[in-house]
Order: sequence, then C-alpha cells, then structure tokens
Amino acid sequence: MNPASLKERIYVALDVNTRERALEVVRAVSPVLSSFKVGMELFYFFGPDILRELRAAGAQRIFLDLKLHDIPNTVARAAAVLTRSGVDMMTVHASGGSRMMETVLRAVADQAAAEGIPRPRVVAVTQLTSTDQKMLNEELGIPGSMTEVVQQYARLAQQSGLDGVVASAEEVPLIREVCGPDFLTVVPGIRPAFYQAEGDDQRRVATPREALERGAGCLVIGRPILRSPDWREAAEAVLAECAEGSRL
Ligand SMILES: O=c1ccn([C@@H]2O[C@H](COP(=O)(O)O)[C@@H](O)[C@H]2O)c(=O)[nH]1
Repeated sequence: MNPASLKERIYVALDVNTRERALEVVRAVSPVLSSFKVGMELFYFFGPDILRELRAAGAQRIFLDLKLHDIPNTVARAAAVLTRSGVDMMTVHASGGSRMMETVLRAVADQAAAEGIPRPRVVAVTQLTSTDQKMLNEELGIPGSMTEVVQQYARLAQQSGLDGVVASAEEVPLIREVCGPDFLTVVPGIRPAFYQAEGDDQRRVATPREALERGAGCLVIGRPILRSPDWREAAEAVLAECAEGSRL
C-alpha cells in the first residue's frame, strides 16, 4: 500500500449543517485527504447541488451515505436518481434483504450505463457501529454474537452482488474470511489516539492503525477531525497514524 492510496481510502465525514462549513472543511483538508462522505444532514437540506460544490472545492471522491432502507422498488428508484449525481459510493441497509439489494444494484448499473458514467460502488451497512452486543440481542432481538450477525449480513450482501459492507474494524478479518479479500470493507468508528471520545455514541471503535492492521479497505472519520481546532492538522495526524499501521 502506498501513501497516495491511503489518502484516497480515508473518507472524511462532512457531518456539518451549513454549506459554508462543509466547503471550508473540504478546502482545508483536501490537500491531505481527498475523499469525503456526505450524509443525511448535508444532503437532505442542500441536495445534489452541494455535491457539485464540494467537488469544485477539492473533494475528489464522494461517498453518499444515506443508508437506504425501504421496499425494493422504492430503494432502487432512489438509488437510480442518486447515481445521476456521479457519486463514488452509496449505502443501503443489508437488513433490507437480498431482493432489495439485488434490485438496487440493477437499478444503479442501468442508470450509470444510461448516463455513461462509472457505476458507483454500493455497500451495505451490516450493524451500525453505535450498536453493541447487548443492544443487538436485547433491543433489536437479533440472537447470536455481533461477529456472527455481521458475517451473515456480509455474506448476504456479497451474494446479492454488492461491492462491500460497512462494519467495525473488529469484524473485518471475519468478513474477509467468508467473503474474500476483494470484498470491500468500509470502517467507521475510527478513533485516533489524539481524540477524546468520552460521551460519544460509537460503541465498536478502533484506531486508524488497528483498522488497517485488520485489513480495512476504507476508513470513515468525522468528529475527530471536525472537532479539532485545526482540521488540516487533524487530518495529517490521522494519516500519520494510518501510515504507521500500513506496513509501508
Ligand atoms: O455503522 C456506521 C455507519 C455509518 N457511520 C457514519 O460514519 C460517520 C462516523 O462519524 P464519527 O464522527 O467519526 O463517529 C458518521 O457520518 C456516521 O453516520 C457510522 O458511524 N457507523
């Protein structure tokens, strides 16, 4: 792995509520990390226009993380319109089932072909990184260990033709065991050594170094950068921690 590819594989989550703030973050961080994640907060208010503005500000790859979850027809139609915005990657919930995931993938592929653009990667959320073992079993009523459940959802996503899954760093080796090394793992819940995470909602977390050592394909990191007084410096610190773990 070379440092250039690391720079591309770390997605900075733009969880902010104004377009000015989002653009400022991209301008500050993009010389260091060039991939960004847009979620509900930004997209629900500003729509596809914000994606164009982020690209103009320096975002080279955009991961649109809306975690679609509905009946197959509804999700597929939504995914098709989102494809038109030229994003690099998008998310659905694996709990929508194989029929939903297969229908989405077909819709995205057809739309991308019609637009003459590359097909965005579609990845499925297995279990949110804010969910712990107790919550999985007692609140959600899903039996079994977190790793078994995540493995099962990853297998289902792969059988449905998806490009990868979102999971915590801990589950990455087990996903690779059942799905192989080419199946993409996208890992949020990244907490670098410099970040004080007390009171945070994340439950299944890892440092950038741990995530890479476990074989994570892409990392997603938001608050440790956004809450820093100097976004660029924080991005550099994250990259430095990653480089330590990447066996360069
Ligand atoms: O299981 C998941 C799926 C998505 N996310 C998203 O990643 C970022 C993480 O932000 P932090 O501030 O670094 O916690 C956020 O946008 C989530 O929506 C996730 O955390 N877990």
